[in-house]
Amino acid sequence: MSTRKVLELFYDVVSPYSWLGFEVLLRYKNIWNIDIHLRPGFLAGIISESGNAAPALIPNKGAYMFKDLERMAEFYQVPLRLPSDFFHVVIKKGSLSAMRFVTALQMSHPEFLEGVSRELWLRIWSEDKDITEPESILQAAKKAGIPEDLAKKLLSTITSPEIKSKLKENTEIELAKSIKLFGMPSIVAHINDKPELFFGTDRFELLAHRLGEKWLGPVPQKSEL
Ligand SMILES: N[C@@H](CCC(=O)N[C@@H](CS)C(=O)NCC(=O)O)C(=O)O
Repeated sequence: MSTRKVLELFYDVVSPYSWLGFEVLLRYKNIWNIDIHLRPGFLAGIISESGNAAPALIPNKGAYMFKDLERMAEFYQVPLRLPSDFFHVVIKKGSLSAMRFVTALQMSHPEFLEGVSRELWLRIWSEDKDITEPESILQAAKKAGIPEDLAKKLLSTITSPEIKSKLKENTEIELAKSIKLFGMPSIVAHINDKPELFFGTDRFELLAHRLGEKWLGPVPQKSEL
């Protein structure tokens, strides 16, 4: 029987901290004795369902977050840059269509999940590019190596009831009942058959301790980004 521990990473590409958490966790894929399950979700849904508020909408928290992200990006070696119009891009435009596309991939072609998520983060959180238009999503898919026909076919399904309910179920329905998510990134570590929630990218040291693994900092091996 495998002794590898399972970690689930709940994320949304609209969440910059999720990108930092995603890259760091993946750097540990072959260092820690873990299996990582990527769980795309919808941050705005979690925030509202849990009665939370978007941190950027609380002025002092928002100002702190912008500075914190700048420092964290440098420390974590992820090329994250704030979009030129944060509120328009992040709060108004959001990520619903992009996350529905990522969900469609999770359901039928999970092998592309990692690559397309990274490409969407690069667009919105590094290159100041759109992620809401079909053409933008197709560009990210292309960079992730998804054949054009497949990307177009999946894109045509993103407003289907199956995809919509899978994205909802991923984060808002099932989890709200047992694992009480309130933001992202959320890592659920299955330790001794029990799920434990770790919120944010600043809990890796604690996570390592609970897993019985060593925390070697955010860049345990040369970053390819
Ligand atoms: N301290 C955390 C902050 C993470 C964070 O602010 N995540 C946002 C989304 S990008 C969120 O969901 N916030 C909810 C909250 O702070 O309650 C970290 O370092 O990762």
